[in-house]
Amino acid sequence: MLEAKNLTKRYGSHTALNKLNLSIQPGEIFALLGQNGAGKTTTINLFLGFIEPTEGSASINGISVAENPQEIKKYLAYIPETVMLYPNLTGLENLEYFSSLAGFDYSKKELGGLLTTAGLQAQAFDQRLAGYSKGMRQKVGIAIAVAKKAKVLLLDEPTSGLDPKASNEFSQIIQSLAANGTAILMATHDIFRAKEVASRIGIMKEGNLESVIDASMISANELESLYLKTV
Ligand SMILES: Nc1ncnc2c1ncn2[C@@H]1O[C@H](COP(=O)(O)OP(=O)(O)OP(=O)(O)O)[C@@H](O)[C@H]1O
Repeated sequence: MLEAKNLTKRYGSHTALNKLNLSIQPGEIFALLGQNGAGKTTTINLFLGFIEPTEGSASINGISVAENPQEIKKYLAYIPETVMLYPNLTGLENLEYFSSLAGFDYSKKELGGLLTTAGLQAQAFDQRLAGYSKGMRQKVGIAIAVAKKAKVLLLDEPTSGLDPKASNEFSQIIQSLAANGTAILMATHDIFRAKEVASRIGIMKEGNLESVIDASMISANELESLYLKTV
């Protein structure tokens, strides 16, 4: 579903991402760990088509991102660290607007159902986004991903700044999306959350994917030790 082949990004003589080979299947959550500047966001931006690879390719569903940037948007949903939505529209109106952009025309009841699935409290549906917390905005972001029927979800530091309860709710929601067949790539600094939600975990250092671990084979403490040894 998501595939990187020798994916490389250089800025002048600086290599931000070096020959990444990675494949993420439907139903899988892959967490990318690594220090600041390790290349996590670069990887996500290459899958989004925000930047072009210097070498190699990123593809989604067998379609090259660089060659078909519009086509791949149909399959993708992206939740950045700070979800950008319209502050003067309500949660429901934002969801309505972004799902209509993706070609879906949901009734008010269906939109409410999507927000509920994403974990948003009903009393917030008709409040303006300007008054939402970070966790609430992310829930609208998730509802948009579900509304678009996205096959691939890209998350950049989704739990940073969330309180433990919101972070836990977030984990449960993305796990249920994966259980429904979404392929998920998540960049994070949260080792314990990565261990909890991911099927596989990659540790990056200076643009290289140094190791890939099956999350079920390692404890959170072992993962932390491995991380500290790697970076
Ligand atoms: N537009 C750019 N021009 C030059 N260098 C860049 C550019 N974008 C990223 N880089 C460099 O590429 C490297 C990888 O950056 P990237 O943002 O992918 O790291 P990251 O792992 O996401 O870090 P963080 O955890 O801080 O988000 C860094 O050294 C960064 O300075």
